[in-house]
Amino acid sequence: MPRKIVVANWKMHGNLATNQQLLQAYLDRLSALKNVEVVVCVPYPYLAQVQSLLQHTAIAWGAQNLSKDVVGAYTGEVSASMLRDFGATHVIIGHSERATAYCESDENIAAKFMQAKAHGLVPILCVGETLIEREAGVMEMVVAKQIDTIINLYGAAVFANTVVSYEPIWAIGTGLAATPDQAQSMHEFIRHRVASHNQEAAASLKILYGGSVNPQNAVQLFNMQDIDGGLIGRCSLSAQEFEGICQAAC
Ligand SMILES: O=C(CO)COP(=O)(O)O
Repeated sequence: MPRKIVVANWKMHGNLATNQQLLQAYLDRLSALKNVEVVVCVPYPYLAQVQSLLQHTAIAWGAQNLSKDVVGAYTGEVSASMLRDFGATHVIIGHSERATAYCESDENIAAKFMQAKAHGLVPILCVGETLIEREAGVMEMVVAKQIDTIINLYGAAVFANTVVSYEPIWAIGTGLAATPDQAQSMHEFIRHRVASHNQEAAASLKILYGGSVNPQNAVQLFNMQDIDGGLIGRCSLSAQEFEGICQAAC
C-alpha cells in the first residue's frame, strides 16, 4: 500500500515556546513511524523555527497560504520563493476558512496552485461543500466546479503529484466528521473527475480527508480505498492525538 500523508494544519495557533514543545513531542513520538509521510503547516512567522527544528528529520513543513504573484508591490503577501527560502515543501491552498473570510475566488486559488507548482512546492488544494449544499444534494457539483476551474485554466496534467484535500465545511472544527462512506464517495468522485481528463495525473494524485479527524475515526477513514491520508486541524495541536492519527495511517 502506498504511504499515506498526514498533514498538520496549525491554523493561527502557537508561539515560539509552545511550538518548540509541540515539535519536540512530534519528533519524540513520530520518529519511529516509518510508513507515513508527515507534514506540518505553520503560520508564516514560524517557518524559520520549524526549519531549524525539523531539518534533517523525516517531518516536512509548509505554509497555510501563499501569494498568487511572483514578486512586487503586494503588501502583506508571501511568495512561493520566500516559502522555499525556509525549506517549505508543501503549501495549503484555498482552505475554506480563507476562501470565506478573505473572499478567495476559485480563479485566485487556481493561480496560487500554479505558483506553488512553478516553484516546486506541493500544493494541498482544499475543496468541499457547505451543509446547505450537501443537504440540497449538490455537493458533487460544488466540488466539481472547484476542480474544473483548475482543469479548464491549466489542464488536468497539473494535478500530477499534487494533493487535494476534501474538507466538507460542515465537518471542520465541529466534531462531526464525514462518515467513511461519505468521504470515500467524494474522494472517488474527485479522482474520476481528474482521471476523465488525465489518468496518469489522477493515479499520482493524493486525496486527503480533513474535518474533525481524531485518532478514533482516523482508522476507518484511512482504510477507505481513495483516502490517502488526512489534513488535521485541532488534533494536530496535541502530540498525543496527532500520533494516534499518524499511527492509524501506518
Ligand atoms: O480545517 C481543517 C484542516 O485544514 C480541519 O480542522 P479540524 O481537524 O479542527 O476539524
